[in-house]
Amino acid sequence: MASHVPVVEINDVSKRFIIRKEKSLKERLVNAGRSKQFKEDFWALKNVSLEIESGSTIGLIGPNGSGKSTLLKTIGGIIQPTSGSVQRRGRLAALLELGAGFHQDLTGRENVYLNASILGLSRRQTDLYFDDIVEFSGIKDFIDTQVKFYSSGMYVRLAFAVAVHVDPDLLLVDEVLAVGDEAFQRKCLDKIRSFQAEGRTIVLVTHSLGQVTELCDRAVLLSKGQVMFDGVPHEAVRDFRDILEERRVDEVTAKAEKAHEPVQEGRVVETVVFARGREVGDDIHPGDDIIIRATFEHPTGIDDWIAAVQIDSTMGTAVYGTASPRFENVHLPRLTSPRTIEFVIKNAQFGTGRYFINTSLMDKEKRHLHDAVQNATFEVPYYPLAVGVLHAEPEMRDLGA
Ligand SMILES: Nc1ncnc2c1ncn2[C@@H]1O[C@H](COP(=O)(O)OP(=O)(O)OP(=O)(O)O)[C@@H](O)[C@H]1O
Repeated sequence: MASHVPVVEINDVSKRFIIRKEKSLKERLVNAGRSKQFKEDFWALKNVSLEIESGSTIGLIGPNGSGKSTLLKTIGGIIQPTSGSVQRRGRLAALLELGAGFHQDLTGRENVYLNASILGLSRRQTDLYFDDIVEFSGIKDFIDTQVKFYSSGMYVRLAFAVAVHVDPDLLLVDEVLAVGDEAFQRKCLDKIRSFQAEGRTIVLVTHSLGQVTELCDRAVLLSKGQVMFDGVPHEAVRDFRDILEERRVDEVTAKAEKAHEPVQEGRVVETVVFARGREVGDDIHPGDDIIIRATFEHPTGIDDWIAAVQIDSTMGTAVYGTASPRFENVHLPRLTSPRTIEFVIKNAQFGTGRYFINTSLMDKEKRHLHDAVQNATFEVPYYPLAVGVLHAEPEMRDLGA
């Protein structure tokens, strides 16, 4: 459990990178002396302040380019902040970029000794750990091979094995673990769990939101170099999904606007979704009847038209879909002026998360006349016993030894 001793104190840290805009060497030469015009400041971190308490496991999450790796490297002292300060206590082990800290021309064995000495271990101490490190890495047969011949998975195996055997107080892990195969990833996660039990402090950057809620006791959400949320992992994950969704909706809207053509062939006017007995915009709970109400129109009129809805998860995966021809008892008359129809999904069992509804108007040949992408959305609130798009009421029994 986390005690109240900060292992890392990050005070108002900002990091600026200078981005060069020249594209070729020729352009650089031509622009020599006027280089200022072709440089741009880019703030990868903006006024980040965090205290990391001893014994905590923190997940850094955020969209691509939001500054996660930069923050981790700043904590690790690999890069210096442009302003602000970072203070760290205790022994650090860091798994940042792939191959960082490894010498290409040295063998795995030599690199283990080199790495361990950089991390503060004497040769004798490393001798003691060496067999365990090699055993953990699972690459015994290649330990006397130069690491330049290693695959990325082999690199990570050895680097992680060293990092976890040098008795660190603080372990920093960037996304590199994803490079290892599944069995090795599991082994790493087990190791991280035993580190937690031993009261060590871990900061990890990950795109696996499941890992964050399962493993971390705190999550920090970054967006455009700023801390957007700092607290309970599942809340950070929810806010992160919102950011991703906003971006996705913006992209979809921008694309739709770009390709905008006057609607000749009818359209989806609007879609609303709500649970029976509740308002549009209220959370939807497992067991609710979900009502999707969609309005369509056609300027010149169309017979035998088809209305279809599809529910997507935030990952863009279709979770459920249905269309009017499946309902033989309902005959849709010729569509001209706006007409609203309703689909009811009884006793719906969606898992925690946000969902989007795409509504389509099709002709009888199933040609899409208009797809209203992400036309409505709903949220199923957090529920702690499971993850995934399916809700179920789990039970667990101990069947004994
Ligand atoms: N050395 C550098 N020079 C210039 N820009 C950099 C440098 N390192 C990082 N950046 C920029 O800083 C921003 C943040 O990068 P960072 O790698 O920290 O993001 P991230 O959140 O870890 O992203 P990802 O999820 O894609 O790994 C990016 O826009 C990146 O291009």
